[in-house]
Amino acid sequence: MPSPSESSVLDALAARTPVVPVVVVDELDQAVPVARALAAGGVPVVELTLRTPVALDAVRAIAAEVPEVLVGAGTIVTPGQAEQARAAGAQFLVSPGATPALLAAMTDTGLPFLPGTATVSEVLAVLETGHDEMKLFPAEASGGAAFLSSVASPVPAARFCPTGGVTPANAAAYLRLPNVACVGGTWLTPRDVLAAGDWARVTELARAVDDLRA
Ligand SMILES: O=C(O)C(=O)C[C@H](O)[C@H](O)COP(=O)(O)O
Repeated sequence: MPSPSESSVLDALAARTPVVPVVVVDELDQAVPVARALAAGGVPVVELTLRTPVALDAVRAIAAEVPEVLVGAGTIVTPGQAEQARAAGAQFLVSPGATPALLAAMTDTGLPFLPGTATVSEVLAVLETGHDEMKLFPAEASGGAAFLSSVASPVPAARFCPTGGVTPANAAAYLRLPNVACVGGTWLTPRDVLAAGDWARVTELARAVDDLRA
């Protein structure tokens, strides 16, 4: 599997899936099965959110045991988490925001990353750092596909993975935009489905992503 750090992380993600699964793992023993279940459904990507105490160990487990899956760490909200995620084996980083300290810490890891933006000035501030790939967060609440469509004309250099309120119902509208490579969402891995260990359901939800493939 080519390393996403060699080129564009958005292209690396989009080559694998139109929908990046944003995964919250409450129990460490969910990590490897959920990654395998997504891969079995044709979605060999996990954005593991650093929202639970087991999250870094979950990244470590997936990186070690499910090499066919591209595993990233999401919810990077403090600079220190960037290096922790790299050390755990994350192959890309995602943040809901883009403060100067977060941008510096994510850059220092040497990993590809998607900083979060929600306004034109934030998009421009990220571009000023020489970085043209980002997340739009919270996508629906900050203007959704209409916002990104409006941004595409004056700021065509910025490319996005919109996340936050993206659903099977609105994903296609984002994916049609020239400045959207892929979208992110939690719907492939509902928390109750993971708690129940219903890995077949995760695979089924992942397979349904085929309807969104270009
Ligand atoms: O954890 C992060 O890093 C975030 O930025 C938040 C997530 O992207 C959203 O929570 C997505 O959640 P849904 O709206 O359910 O798809």
